[in-house]
Amino acid sequence: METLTLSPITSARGEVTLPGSKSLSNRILLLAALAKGQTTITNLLDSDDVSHMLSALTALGVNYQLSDDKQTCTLDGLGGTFAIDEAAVLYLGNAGTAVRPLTAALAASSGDFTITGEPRMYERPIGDLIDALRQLGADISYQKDDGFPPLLIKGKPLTGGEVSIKGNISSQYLTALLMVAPLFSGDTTINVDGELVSKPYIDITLDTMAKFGVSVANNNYQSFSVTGKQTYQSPGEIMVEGDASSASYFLAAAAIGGGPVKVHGTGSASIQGDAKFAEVLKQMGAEVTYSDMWIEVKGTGNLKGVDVDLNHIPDAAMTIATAALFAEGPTRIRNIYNWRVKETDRLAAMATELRKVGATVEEGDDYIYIEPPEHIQSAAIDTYNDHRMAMCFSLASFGDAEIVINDPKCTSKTFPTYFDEFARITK
Ligand SMILES: O=C(O)C1=C[C@@H](OP(=O)(O)O)[C@@H](O)[C@H](O)C1
Ligand SMILES: C=C(OP(=O)(O)O)C(=O)O
Repeated sequence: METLTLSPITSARGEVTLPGSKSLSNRILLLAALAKGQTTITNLLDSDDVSHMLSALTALGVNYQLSDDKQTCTLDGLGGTFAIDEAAVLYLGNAGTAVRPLTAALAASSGDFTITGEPRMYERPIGDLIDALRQLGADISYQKDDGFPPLLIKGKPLTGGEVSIKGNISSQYLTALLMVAPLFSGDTTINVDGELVSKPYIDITLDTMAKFGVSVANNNYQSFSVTGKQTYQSPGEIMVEGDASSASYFLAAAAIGGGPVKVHGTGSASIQGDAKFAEVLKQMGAEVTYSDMWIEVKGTGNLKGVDVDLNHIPDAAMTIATAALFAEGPTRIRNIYNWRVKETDRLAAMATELRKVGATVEEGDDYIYIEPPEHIQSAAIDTYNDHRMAMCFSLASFGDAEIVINDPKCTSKTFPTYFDEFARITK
């Protein structure tokens, strides 16, 4: 296994141009494929999750051209759902933003489709989405364990109607249903059953749909009304915002290592919920300045622990867990049960690795409590094929000890060049 040794660092300073947002890249690619007209997408993310979506679109008969740097994509929309003659097998790695939305889109398309992925994808639940699609008449069967991929989808036109969906495990199920609903032949009312987690991702979905000409009536995130028999319309050209979750590591580095660090590509005008991550750093004592599309953080030399509900920013929340190593006093991150069903069981993984560097940690069912150590201990950090574990633990090198990151290339899921950028702004 490859490893990366990070020598102790003391400061972070500089500017970072963020790669495109994963959440936006995969939503825009799918809607561009379903839309009428040609779309040119700029600042597309070049990473594993996006290349899985692109290969799926190729297998589904979508024509597109990618620039040499893979950041510009010109795509000819189908003007409706997918239609293939021969059964297709789509390998989607561990990309939730490909698996969930494509499952819904294919259920309403023509053809037989099998969705496969990495072993971890077969442990990530999808039953709540399948239950909802089945209420609408979709023909989807589990190929291994009930409630999990791989899936066999026998696509057919769907008529819409009233449907309820659970939102307490992943917002991606609701996102998937919302994106396909305009293509049903009739109108649809989606009722969210119980709590809805990761709410700001629904705003990303609705905003992206609106850019492709479809509006949805949102009744306080409890129910959504979508008119059927619509066609997404290409906006012509569309730029992907910088990834706000990827920004979190650089901004936290500034809060710990003094800064200033400015990230370009997300800011106060951003549609991504993770742009609010900087507010947590502010609460911890950092100085934060925003413009529409950049964020700058300076450390004040006085970072304090916080007790926060971060259900709205589950990905960036992981960065607070490692930033907490450098705060005065303990930090508690609450309402993050669904960390357990992401790239790995992130509550267990985070607790184990934080303990390795010397923190005292309590792992709750849906929270993590972290008491920072007096001194960070040198450790080899296991990353569990989880890009965010690798990126978060780069921050541990602000202690006075060497940190080894096992399998650093797992950042390729969303940020292949992460460690180069981190090295560039730290010393
Ligand atoms: O819709 C999206 O783009 C995402 C939603 C979130 O997942 P959950 O809704 O499962 O929390 C987030 O963790 C994931 O990285 C991306
Ligand atoms: C949870 C994540 O990914 P996915 O889109 O696969 O759910 C993530 O990127 O942290």
